[in-house]
Amino acid sequence: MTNQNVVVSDAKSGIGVTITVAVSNSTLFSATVPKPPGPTAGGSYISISRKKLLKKMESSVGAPRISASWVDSMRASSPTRSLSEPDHDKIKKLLDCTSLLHHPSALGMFEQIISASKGKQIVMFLDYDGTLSPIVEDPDRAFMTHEMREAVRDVAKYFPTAIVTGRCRAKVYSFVRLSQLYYAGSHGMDIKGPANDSKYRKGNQAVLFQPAREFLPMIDEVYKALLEKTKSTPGAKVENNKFCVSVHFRCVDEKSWSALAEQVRSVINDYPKLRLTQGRKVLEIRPTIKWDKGKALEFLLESLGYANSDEVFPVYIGDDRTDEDAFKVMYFLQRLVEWKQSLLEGF
Ligand SMILES: O=P(O)(O)OC[C@H]1O[C@H](O[C@H]2O[C@H](CO)[C@@H](O)[C@H](O)[C@H]2O)[C@H](O)[C@@H](O)[C@@H]1O
Repeated sequence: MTNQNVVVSDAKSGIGVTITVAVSNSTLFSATVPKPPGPTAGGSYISISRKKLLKKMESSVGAPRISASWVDSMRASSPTRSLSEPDHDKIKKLLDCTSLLHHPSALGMFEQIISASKGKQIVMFLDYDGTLSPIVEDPDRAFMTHEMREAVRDVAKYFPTAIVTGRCRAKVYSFVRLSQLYYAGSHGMDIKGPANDSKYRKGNQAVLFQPAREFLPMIDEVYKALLEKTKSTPGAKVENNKFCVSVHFRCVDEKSWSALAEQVRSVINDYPKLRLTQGRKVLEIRPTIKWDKGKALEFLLESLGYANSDEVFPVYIGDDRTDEDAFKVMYFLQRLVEWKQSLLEGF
């Protein structure tokens, strides 16, 4: 994990603790705050109408674009580990200037976190790549250590725990291999709960939600087109994540990055219902529906009966840009609970 940040409000603030572990170049909380989650009828998955959820994510169709500075930002998104001494100094100076340093490390605030969570149900959300597993060159070999698996197993003994990842759900399950967890694959577009989660949820139907099902044939088509288009670029790798596709730049010579991005763009141009997002040396192609890791977090909290609740203490640990969608929702929930409490205190 890199550059842990924690934003902790005081213990009175109910839901209001957002623990984030973010990359140093992240733009936490700077974008627009999402709309409040809609009112819910109850605590379990079956009480959430699929129609209502689908309505919430009306598609925002638009041509996918790669910004002019994307190469720089991709380079910065996952700096190489073997830096020279002067490079280290430069990076340290840069970090010293960023506001992120003013957010204390979550690891140094354990007592405050414990105290803020008192009386609340902790729910754990964990990103996979770069958080539970080290970043490696071959995405098929991003294994988590035995120690990490045991740590996650222990956490899940006490709290509902979800893996929230850009990966295909089946793939991440093959890495994690813990059946008691919730898994939100494909950036939350493929959510499945454990077969027996009656400890935390009412109802006996397991959570299963796939809001982008209609995109499956399109994603498959694009995956094949990308494989064909990029095969001439040494080191390029295309990964089918079921409801989204990743094009990996990590093993491609930087001089060829623009050309590779152009190849991706030329394929995606024919699909206005798909959009591009960027991760650590990866471009991700996904449906334009308004669904992301943040929505997955909201969905899971709602499934567990904690929609808009101040009895829950969600903890999200992630390291990539796409995790910021979840950080924004956490931040918003925090503000919502503070607002509710200020109203109550006013009476
Ligand atoms: O949401 P995440 O679990 O963080 O998934 C995001 C992407 O992770 C994987 O790629 C990243 O990790 C690879 C293995 O360490 C690394 O080679 C790559 O450069 C990273 O971007 C995964 O392979 C992608 O499909 C995910 O989109």
